[in-house]
Amino acid sequence: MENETLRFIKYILKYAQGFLKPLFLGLIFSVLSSFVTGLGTWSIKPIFNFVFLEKHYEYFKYVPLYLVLIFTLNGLFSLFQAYFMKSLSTGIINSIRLDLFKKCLTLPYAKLQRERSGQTVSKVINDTSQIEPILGESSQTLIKETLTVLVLLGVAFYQRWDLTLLALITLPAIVLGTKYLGTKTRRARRLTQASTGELTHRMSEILQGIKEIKLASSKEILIKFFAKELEKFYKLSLKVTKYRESSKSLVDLMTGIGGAILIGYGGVLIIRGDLSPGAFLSLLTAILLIFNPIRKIARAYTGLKEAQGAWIRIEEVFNLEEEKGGYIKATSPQEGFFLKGVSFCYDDSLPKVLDNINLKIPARKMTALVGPSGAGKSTLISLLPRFYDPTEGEIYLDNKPLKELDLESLRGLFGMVWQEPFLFNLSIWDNLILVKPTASAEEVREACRFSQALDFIEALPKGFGTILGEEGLTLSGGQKQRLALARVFLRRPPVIILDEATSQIDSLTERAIESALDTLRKDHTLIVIAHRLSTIIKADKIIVLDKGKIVSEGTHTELLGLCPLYRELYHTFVR
Ligand SMILES: Nc1ncnc2c1ncn2[C@@H]1O[C@H](COP(=O)(O)OP(=O)(O)OP(=O)(O)O)[C@@H](O)[C@H]1O
Repeated sequence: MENETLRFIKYILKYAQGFLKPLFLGLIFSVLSSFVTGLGTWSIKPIFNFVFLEKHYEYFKYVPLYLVLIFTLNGLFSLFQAYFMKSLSTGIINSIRLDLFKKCLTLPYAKLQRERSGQTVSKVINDTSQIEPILGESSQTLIKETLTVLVLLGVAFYQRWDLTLLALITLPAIVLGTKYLGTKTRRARRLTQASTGELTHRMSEILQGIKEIKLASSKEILIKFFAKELEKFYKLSLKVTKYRESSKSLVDLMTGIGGAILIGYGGVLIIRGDLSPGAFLSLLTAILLIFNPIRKIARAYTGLKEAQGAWIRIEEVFNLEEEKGGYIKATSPQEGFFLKGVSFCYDDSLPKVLDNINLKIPARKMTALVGPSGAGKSTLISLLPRFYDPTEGEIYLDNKPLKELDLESLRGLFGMVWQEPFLFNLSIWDNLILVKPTASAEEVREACRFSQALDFIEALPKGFGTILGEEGLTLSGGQKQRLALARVFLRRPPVIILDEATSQIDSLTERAIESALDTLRKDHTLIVIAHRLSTIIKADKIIVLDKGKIVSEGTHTELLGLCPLYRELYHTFVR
């Protein structure tokens, strides 16, 4: 268990190395501030003796000035100390946040999908905040007060070691009790943080589905769900407070007992004449003074444990396995993609979504995937850029297994457009050049012309500078799809995958886009999923999928004669 604490401290120290300047300055100003406070207190006596007792009244005018100077210096040093310490703690927290964010981007897509998004957000934002107090106040307390305790202990032992030991008889109870309560606090803090994550998740989920909620009569059920989660959070927060405060009360109780034992026994010794009242008083003062820093240390320890509770959740993310690629740089397909005996299921507990698929997707040709809803079309294409890996079998690009290819270069080969494309809360321009930061204005306009997006963009008052999602601007589904297509046209990656990419675009515009796509067919590998079969009849190869298996493949004319399912799909959708 203590290893965990050490590991946590080691991690924090590692981050602190990036902030040596504020750490150093913070410590210097903290020493200066203590020094000035000490100097101020100490110097009053000699100054007053010098001015009043020794009657150097001509110096009297400097006394108020001296006091103002001391207070000003103290104020300034405290300000600088607080500023640099805060800069240290916030800097460390931000570095942890950035590392967590980077880590999230390297996690496998499947893992990110399974993780509740609110929990991930909460780990990056809330859990890191929980560590902040330990970086400032608690660590300073632990260092400073431990020193104070040691000095006072020295004084007390020097006076009467036997009585000191007697007074400290309650110390083991304090140490053990604080440790026990610290562990409890850490556990409760961890659960409280998980509950905060759950609340974040629920809230964002509810806001995403707000239309359904407003229409449904189930509003009450959701309110109950949220209230239940809040109740859980409330109870856990109280638990943390209970343990934290219990640790304080324990120290107070033990101080009282220790003091009582000392007074009781010391009193007997005085009555017996074995101890002088002066020595007893000085010992009692030292012992009572020791308990104050001990109380502070106990509090700081509980703070450390709380921070550790939050850290455990952060560490869970850092410990997650990153997605791994191979070392061979992927290049444009020459032959195509080959799926050999590929099966896939999203989870061991779920049935297979793809079952023993053997397939060639030829390079620089148009391949279409058709099949009823849930047949596995989208799943199949998401295996190509390795969003998921097959559960069985292997996929090759030309003659190389995908797993041996460097991930970034492999993914760089693809441009994908989905039915519900994702656009960032940025300007239209920034959304487009995200895929090609070096693109010229003319290239961007040309890509938009290709995807039939230029007219509607230019009709907006701020044109390409329009920020999406702001000033009430929400694009229609079709407009989003056209922007997503423009992104693909802008970059022109060797492999273009369109998954119901034109489903929300009217037939006339869709036809214009299709003719733009036709110009890419010669030197790009096109993979298209569409329900409207009119869009895919020109494909060089059509693959019919049903319940995760390939039912048939061929050209449109071949399949019309060969495949009853294709015929059925064609007649349902084309007319
Ligand atoms: N992330 C996921 N986790 C678990 N199951 C999933 C996931 N995504 C899809 N599925 C399941 O996999 C099966 C195939 O889904 P997929 O989206 O590949 O089909 P599709 O042919 O593209 O369907 P559609 O035409 O409706 O888009 C479905 O039964 C679906 O419920």
